[in-house]
Amino acid sequence: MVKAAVLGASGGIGQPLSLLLAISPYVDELRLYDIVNTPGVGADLSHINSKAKVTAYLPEGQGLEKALTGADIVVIPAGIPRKPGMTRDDLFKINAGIVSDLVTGVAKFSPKAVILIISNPVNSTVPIAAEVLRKHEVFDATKLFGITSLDVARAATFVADVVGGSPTHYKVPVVGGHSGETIVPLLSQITPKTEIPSDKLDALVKRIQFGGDEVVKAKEGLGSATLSMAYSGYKFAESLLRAVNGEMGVVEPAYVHLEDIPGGKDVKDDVGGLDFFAVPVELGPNGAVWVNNPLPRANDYEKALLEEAKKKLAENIVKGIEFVTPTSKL
Ligand SMILES: NC(=O)C1=CN([C@@H]2O[C@H](COP(=O)(O)OP(=O)(O)OC[C@H]3O[C@@H](n4cnc5c(N)ncnc54)[C@H](O)[C@@H]3O)[C@@H](O)[C@H]2O)C=CC1
Ligand SMILES: O=C([O-])CC(=O)C(=O)O
Repeated sequence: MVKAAVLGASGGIGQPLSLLLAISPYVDELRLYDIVNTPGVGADLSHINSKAKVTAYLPEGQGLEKALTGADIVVIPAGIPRKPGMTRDDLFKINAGIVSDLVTGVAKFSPKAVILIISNPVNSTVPIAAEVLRKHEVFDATKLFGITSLDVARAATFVADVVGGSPTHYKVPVVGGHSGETIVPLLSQITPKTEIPSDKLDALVKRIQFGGDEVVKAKEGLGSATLSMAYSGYKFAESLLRAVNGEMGVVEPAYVHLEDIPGGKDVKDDVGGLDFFAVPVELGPNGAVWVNNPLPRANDYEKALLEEAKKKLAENIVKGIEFVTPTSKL
């Protein structure tokens, strides 16, 4: 019996993601939580003749507690999206508090749940979530994932745009974080082996790093990627639930706390001691079981990208942790 909760379920990502979870063969119960509109979204989804029982909650009447109690998987796309001209870090002011409040709810009402953080800036909201869970003494690194699968989806799509073929054909490891220069595609490790023409390399890397901006610009102030994100977030959730069902060797990218996941220590050493980093993660019945480390095979071009990413990530991580535990109180 898998119970999934979506926090921020009425939003641009929340609605299509909830639709995908509602029709998933892996989900038995789906709880929708938001500060607005969940009764309508819930009534609508509940008419689908899939097996998932859909319930909906608002903050009133202990809604968050009801949505979370007993949940196995909690997906969090709550928070404001970017407008043109903004960076993801500009969302910190508002989204840091939203994520911290919602994860406090998870710590209290579903401390064993696997948590998928979509809310930006992921580079900082995941450290915030970890710190909140730590404060409540329920932090388990194998159950906390920052969702970076859209970067991997974009990488495959944009590689296909350059070299031809179907985007479904390519797998590109993307490591680091989830904003601008912290997104590092390892194009030397595309499978099946694919050469990117050297005169196309810089532009392709930039497009993968700033793919989110294309959508923000095209939506002209009405938000950022929602449908591609809902799909990518669902793909991660589905992989996790396949692993929960006993499938072996399921690997998905995610931004995780390295230290406490087997294999993570090697990555941490290779990235100068950063606590959080996006890597391909093998999933098992209870969450992450192994961190793959593609870094030793990075070429010089990619090593230079990684140096840039590390500096920015270090700042983003400290900013998240400081939000929950100011240095003066450490
Ligand atoms: N990780 C990734 O790759 C991506 C992350 N994002 C991020 O996802 C977040 C959501 O984006 P959209 O769905 O487009 O935004 P949206 O504004 O359409 O939806 C956000 C929803 O969160 C709800 N919300 C706000 N405060 C809440 C609270 N305290 N509790 C519960 N719900 C709350 C809002 O009522 C709204 O329904 C943004 O921060 C965006 O930057 C977007 C795309 C990709
Ligand atoms: O660009 C944004 O702000 C939303 C996002 O994270 C993405 O599309 O990758």
